[in-house]
Amino acid sequence: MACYFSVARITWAGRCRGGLLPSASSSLPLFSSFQRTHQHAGHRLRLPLNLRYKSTNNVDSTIKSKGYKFMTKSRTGIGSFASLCSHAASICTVFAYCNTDMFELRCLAISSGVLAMSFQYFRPQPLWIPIRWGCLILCINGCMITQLLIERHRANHMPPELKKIYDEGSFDERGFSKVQFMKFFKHARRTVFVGKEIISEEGREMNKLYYILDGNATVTCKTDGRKLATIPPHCFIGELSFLLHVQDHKRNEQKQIPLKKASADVVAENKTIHVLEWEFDELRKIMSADRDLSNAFAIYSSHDMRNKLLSANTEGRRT
Ligand SMILES: Nc1ncnc2c1ncn2[C@@H]1O[C@@H]2COP(=O)(O)O[C@H]2[C@H]1O
Repeated sequence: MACYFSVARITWAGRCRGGLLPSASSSLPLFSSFQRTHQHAGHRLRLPLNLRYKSTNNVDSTIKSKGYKFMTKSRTGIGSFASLCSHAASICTVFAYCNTDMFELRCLAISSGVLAMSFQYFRPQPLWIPIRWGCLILCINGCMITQLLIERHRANHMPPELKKIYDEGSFDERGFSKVQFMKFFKHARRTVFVGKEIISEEGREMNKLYYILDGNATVTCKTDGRKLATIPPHCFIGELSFLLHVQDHKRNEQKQIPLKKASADVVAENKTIHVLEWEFDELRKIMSADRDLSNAFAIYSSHDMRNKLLSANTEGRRT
């Protein structure tokens, strides 16, 4: 027993000199763990058997005579490394909180986690509970980062057909990142309309959004059949009904929302026009789960409507 307290006293002295954890409560668990072992410079050293069961005076004199200097040395080196990790972890967390990019934020969170775990491990007595939780959180963050990296890789290596749509449709300039574009177009289906085929009829419920890949569509006046505008490739048809549908759904989430009616007659102008189509409900669900994608679509649509308005003005001047 006396031996235990002697070792604890030596440890305590060493710690105080090193300026480490001067609280009595934090040193208490070490009294038992130091019965047989002693930590120095990151290594656990076994206390020689002959020292374990000797009286206090004996232990002190043996330590001096055998030159066990490490037992009275401070642990400044290891302590400063642990506290360095702790400071670095907090700095990473501060930067993570200030960051809005999901990828950078997760990278910083991982760095902060690793450093915090290093602190927990290298402190005089490792704390295994936060280390184990840290491992779990690290794994989750690792999986999410991998998913983000895969998404980015796929977006940067999109098929040539999609790349052509992305470039020619000016998606980059109009608010769509490549990742958002891929998410959006992943759900599209290809369709063909033959010449004079009706795409939308004024007053009839719209349930699909179209994006023209090639060929033109004509917007006509229902009453006198007058041509109002031409919709060229890389424009949407049905975006007005879709935006209203999304807005109504946001207002009354619980209720069954009736579909919106098309604002004009639109027919295929050429022999065939190739389009991509999306079901309103499917697209609405994708967008409600991804606000950035929803905003990107709203920005793209505003550019689209501007072009349509300008084209309608030109047609109006001609007639
Ligand atoms: N004047 C116009 N110029 C170009 N496109 C139009 C015009 N009026 C309506 N449209 C398009 O035709 C679509 C008919 O259905 P929406 O009202 O949902 O969305 C409409 C627009 O996409």
